[in-house]
Amino acid sequence: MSAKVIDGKRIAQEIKDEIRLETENLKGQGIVPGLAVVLVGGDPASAVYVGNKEKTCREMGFYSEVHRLPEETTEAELVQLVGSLNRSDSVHGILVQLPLPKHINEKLVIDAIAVHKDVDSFSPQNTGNLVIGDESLLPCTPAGIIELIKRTGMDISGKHAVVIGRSNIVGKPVAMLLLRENATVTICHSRTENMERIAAEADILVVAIGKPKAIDSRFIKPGAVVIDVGVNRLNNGKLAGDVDYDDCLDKASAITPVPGGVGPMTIAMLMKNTLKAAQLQAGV
Ligand SMILES: Nc1nc2c(c(=O)[nH]1)N[C@@H](CN(C=O)c1ccc(C(=O)N[C@@H](CCC(=O)O)C(=O)O)cc1)CN2
Ligand SMILES: [Mg+2]
Repeated sequence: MSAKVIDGKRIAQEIKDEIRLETENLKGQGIVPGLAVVLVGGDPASAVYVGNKEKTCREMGFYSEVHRLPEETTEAELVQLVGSLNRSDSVHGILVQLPLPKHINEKLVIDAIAVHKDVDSFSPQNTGNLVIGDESLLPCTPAGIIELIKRTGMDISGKHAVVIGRSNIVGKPVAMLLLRENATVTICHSRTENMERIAAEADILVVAIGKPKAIDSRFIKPGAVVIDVGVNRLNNGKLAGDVDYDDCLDKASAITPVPGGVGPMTIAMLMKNTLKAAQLQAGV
């Protein structure tokens, strides 16, 4: 039987509708959620993502400011801008679009963002909160993956979840979130032996390795839920996930497409974090 296609666009819209309602409520109390996005250089994909974030802020009724800086911007100038955004009362969330140009140390810039305004949740403190289970802003793509699974009506508790990929942005945090949902979690990576066998034991398989169509049906347990985080641009201009979608469609019980799966959830969860940051900072 063909797998259920998990419609990330629809679920992201559902979440954005909820955020818009909550924002109206908050505005009634005189608080307007505000997001500042910083883009350095001319990477075309980053420019599109930042434009989408700006547009989605408008749709949510948020205040937004976008700082588009030239490629030659220095680390010191960027840290100075982040410092002024940390002090701004109209900005509740700050996001520096990645990747940054090579001459800038990403870690240093991320560390400069005030923890309570870190809506990407990339800072060591927010990452630590996630591991400990303390209340904090959650990283957007990993939190979006959990929402996709839950809103598709699937139970995570007690299931074997296998995460392929160990990046700080997706692999490690999504493993922690799955653990928080009481899954039994295995993380696989480039040095993992017998990866195919381990993946084929997963009830939930999350793939975030940045290699087009690297995971085919041999890695899939019949009936597994497959979440594909990859967004790979092929030479023919088309997008492909890390999962060979067509090959896995008849084996999985549910699967995310690329595009239209995990991707749209990232921006929806960013809006959710900005709203939450505003509520926390206003003490409501
Ligand atoms: N500071 C950050 N930088 C980056 C992040 C991030 O979360 N914070 N993630 C990515 C880029 N990104 C958001 O910034 C992002 C990537 C992809 C999508 C998305 O919706 N993808 C679509 C396909 C889009 C296309 O056609 O190219 C999909 O999968 O359906 C949203 C956001 C790196 N940098
Ligand atoms: Mg996707």
